[in-house]
Amino acid sequence: MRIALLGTGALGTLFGVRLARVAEVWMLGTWREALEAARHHGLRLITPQGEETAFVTVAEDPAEVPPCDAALILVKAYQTERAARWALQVLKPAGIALTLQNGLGPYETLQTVLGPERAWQGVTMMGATLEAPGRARLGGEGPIWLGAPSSSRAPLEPLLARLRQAGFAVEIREDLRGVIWGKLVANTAINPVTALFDVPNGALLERPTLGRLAGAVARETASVARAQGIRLPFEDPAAFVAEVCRRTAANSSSMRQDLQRGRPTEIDALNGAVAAIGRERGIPVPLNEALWRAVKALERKRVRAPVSPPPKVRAGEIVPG
Ligand SMILES: NC(=O)C1=CN([C@@H]2O[C@H](COP(=O)(O)OP(=O)(O)OC[C@H]3O[C@@H](n4cnc5c(N)ncnc54)[C@H](OP(=O)(O)O)[C@@H]3O)[C@@H](O)[C@H]2O)C=CC1
Ligand SMILES: CC(C)(CO)C(=O)C(=O)O
Repeated sequence: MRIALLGTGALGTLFGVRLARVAEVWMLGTWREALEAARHHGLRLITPQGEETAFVTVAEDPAEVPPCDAALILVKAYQTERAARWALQVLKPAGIALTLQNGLGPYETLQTVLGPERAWQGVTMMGATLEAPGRARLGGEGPIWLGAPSSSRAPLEPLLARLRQAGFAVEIREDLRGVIWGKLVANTAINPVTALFDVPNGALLERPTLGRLAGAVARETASVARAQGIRLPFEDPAAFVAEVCRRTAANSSSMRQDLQRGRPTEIDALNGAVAAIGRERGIPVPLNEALWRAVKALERKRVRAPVSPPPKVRAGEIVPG
């Protein structure tokens, strides 16, 4: 089976290392330093057991990639449209794409570009952090939940089998919405607050004002979910967020890391999207709206223009380091 990984970051590296054991993997992206690192030194994943290295084939031009059976979309939400178009270009006519991205919008974009029958969505509770181009640290194991009704799951089965063979704990959910919105409650509460106040997740437990703010955002996001008839996997959104902060106390949230690196954030697909749904449905969303605007303002100050690119990477032969 030939799998295209659209994404050269933390998740791309994690999935590349594990899937290379069981499939022919092509990694496509625009981040040349990561592609260069993967090409010369392999993709590297640091786990509690040590460091795993795997070689995949890399490309920055989808025209160089042979027809693939499946594509994994592992870019940030704002990069989805380009990644989806690349997936369309590299997939066989019956090939499928699966997004494991956070936030609202990426799956819909994938459906628009590929057609609903070829676009699949999942949620992963695994964590990975970038340490360097082509090198990620596993933050934690966890399931991958896939929304795949049994009536239409057949096209997804070969990819599911490879993911399981590669060691991923894949579980099927008939209805993913509760899981998606459950994660959204945590991300809309923790990510912008930790990014704006430049603190690790654990600070929301230690600083009562920040904790109360995150709890109030969690309740607001949960109210938008419930107004849509979505059953969340917890009763108390603020207690759930506090529990996530306890489990990830030492973590720097992905949004805080993005701003520290001068990279755009996923705020539009998180608080921006929740605020838009709230406004449409007449549900008060002042906190999501305010955090969205505040992070956008900080992004405008912090996000750097792309730095000059290193030499172009050619697809093809794998060159071990
Ligand atoms: N990391 C995690 O633990 C988890 C992440 N997710 C979600 O998965 C998606 C991907 O996340 P993640 O892999 O963490 O994202 P990263 O920020 O690590 O990478 C995303 C993309 O950003 C580009 N990129 C990253 N760093 C640089 C850089 N320094 N210079 C230039 N380009 C860069 C690459 O684009 P290109 O592909 O064009 O080369 C890369 O594919 C997101 O939606 C996230 O919310 C979900 C669960 C867990
Ligand atoms: C749950 C949390 C907040 C952990 O850091 C996360 O998913 C993120 O940082 O994006």
